[in-house]
Amino acid sequence: VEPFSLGLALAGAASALTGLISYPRLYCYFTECCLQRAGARTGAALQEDLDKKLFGQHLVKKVIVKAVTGFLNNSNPKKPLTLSLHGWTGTGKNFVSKIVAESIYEGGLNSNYVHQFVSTLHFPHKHNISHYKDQLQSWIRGNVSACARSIFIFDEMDKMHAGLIDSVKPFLDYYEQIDGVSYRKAIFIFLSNAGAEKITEVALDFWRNGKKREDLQLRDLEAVVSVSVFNNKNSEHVKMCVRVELESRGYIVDEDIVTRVADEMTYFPKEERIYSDKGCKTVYTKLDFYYDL
Ligand SMILES: Nc1ncnc2c1ncn2[C@@H]1O[C@H](COP(=O)(O)OP(=O)(O)OP(=O)(O)O)[C@@H](O)[C@H]1O
Repeated sequence: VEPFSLGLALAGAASALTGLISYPRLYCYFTECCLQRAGARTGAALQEDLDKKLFGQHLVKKVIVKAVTGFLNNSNPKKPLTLSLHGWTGTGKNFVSKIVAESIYEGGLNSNYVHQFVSTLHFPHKHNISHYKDQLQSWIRGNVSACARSIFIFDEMDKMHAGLIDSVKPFLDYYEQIDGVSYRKAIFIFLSNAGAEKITEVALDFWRNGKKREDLQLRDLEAVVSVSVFNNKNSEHVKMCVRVELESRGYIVDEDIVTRVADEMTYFPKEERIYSDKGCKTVYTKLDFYYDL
């Protein structure tokens, strides 16, 4: 090999190497990386995939696409994204979580950043609960430390021991960090058969009344999965939080959306419906539903 062409080849190799180091995206083309930023395609791909593959679940489609896209596009989320899918067996809960995982990580459920737990498989023995708690917490901590945008899927939540559920709860809250780790960019998906009969009852009633399944609204089902049974139309403080959050996101305050978000919150006491039971907490995630951030 002539020295000149060797020099060129070396220079080429060197620049390719620097390119590789200075362009993480190129590096991530060859090997799987923790998601740093949502690609513009993520939301569109998710929508496309759900439209193509998921049938009879118009509400799920809408909520999931809005929630996931809004969350991924928010560079400073105040809490992790928590999705809870309820329903009868075989209605697509696992299927949807797989599609969500694939929209974020190409490897989907096989990705190093996607973790799936099945209660009866991974946490079968009641007497081992404290051991499971430690294991689960350190698994979550370790993986979120390694990749903030980790996804955790919990199947068979209705069969999970209450104590174990409690051990996951701190990770879902609004803490800026816990022991130096921030969980705010993580995604938790919970799957459960609880409420399935009630959901089916509502759908059946709809059908018996000659209404189209597609006309079922989220609010028709909220009561049965007890999301927002007790609405308070005069929730002025909650509305103030919504307005502030809209302004901080650079939107013109739309009073219609402010009212809708406030209406979706739950209030106590049951009769008087005076206080929002989560204060302003869930306002931020609810807003994602109304905006393509
Ligand atoms: N709504 C749907 N649209 C299209 N395919 C579906 C739907 N629901 C289920 N399927 C198909 O059936 C398979 C089994 O469904 P899936 O495992 O998602 O059900 P599940 O709701 O998680 O049930 P389980 O509560 O028993 O875990 C899916 O892999 C998918 O191929």
